[in-house]
Amino acid sequence: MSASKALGQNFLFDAQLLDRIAAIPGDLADKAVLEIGPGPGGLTRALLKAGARVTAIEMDKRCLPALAELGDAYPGRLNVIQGDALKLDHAEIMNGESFAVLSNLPYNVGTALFVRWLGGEAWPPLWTSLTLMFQQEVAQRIVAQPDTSAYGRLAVLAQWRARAKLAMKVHRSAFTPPPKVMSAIVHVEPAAMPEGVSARMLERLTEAAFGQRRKMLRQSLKSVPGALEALECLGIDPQRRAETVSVDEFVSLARELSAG
Ligand SMILES: C[S@@+](CC[C@H](N)C(=O)[O-])C[C@H]1O[C@@H](n2cnc3c(N)ncnc32)[C@H](O)[C@@H]1O
Repeated sequence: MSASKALGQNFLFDAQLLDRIAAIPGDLADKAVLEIGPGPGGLTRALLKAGARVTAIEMDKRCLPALAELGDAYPGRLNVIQGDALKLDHAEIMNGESFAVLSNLPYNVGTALFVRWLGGEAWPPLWTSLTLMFQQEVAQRIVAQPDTSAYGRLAVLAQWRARAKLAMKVHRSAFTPPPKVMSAIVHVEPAAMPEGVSARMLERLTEAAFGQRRKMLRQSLKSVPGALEALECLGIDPQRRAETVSVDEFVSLARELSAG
């Protein structure tokens, strides 16, 4: 099967590496796993070997025969859905059962799904962990700390009610064909949601603050009603820039504004 550039296809075939990736979420024996973008099924095979019950969503019809073969080798343990993961309701597909997510997706689809999985008011989510391959630069943005150029919306989103860590770096040469940049796997687990904070408000604040990240907060947060008063109330200097504001400070700001 030739790799399609349009679908962001870079495949992994190294069974040892795939076993290590499948081990990142911990023991998967009889656990429900949602895999997005299985391609011809390298990681899928490792997940099935680890004892998982896998539901896989793949857009490319050409992958279906290889996945069907894998399903025959592990009867009743692999459910393949052909479609666009961005358009499907994952909770419905998983019949309301909690599940671990593993995926190796093209950048745009991976980031869109990541933002979706971490957003919304309902918490804890139905997923128990996200184990996701990203280009290394995006992975670093997800685990970034304040006062660094990588710190931004993705870091706050990933860290305010979840724990995010860099689980593994993957060299570009591990893929067929090799992508231009290095990759890394991020592992995220849900944590307790801070009380009295609306997720929508936190998202709105980070969007405004990092939308103009070079500007001082008193300028970038102007568009959020009450934000300048909340800064004053919390003793956060309005002359600071977004990248100096810690995740806890964003949470306090969102709490102050959620109450109003
Ligand atoms: C980078 S490849 C990885 C394939 C395989 N997991 C591996 O590691 O070898 C990404 C896969 O995601 C699929 N894909 C891309 N966009 C998708 C979408 N929106 N929904 C479902 N699958 C998608 C591609 O067809 C491709 O098989």
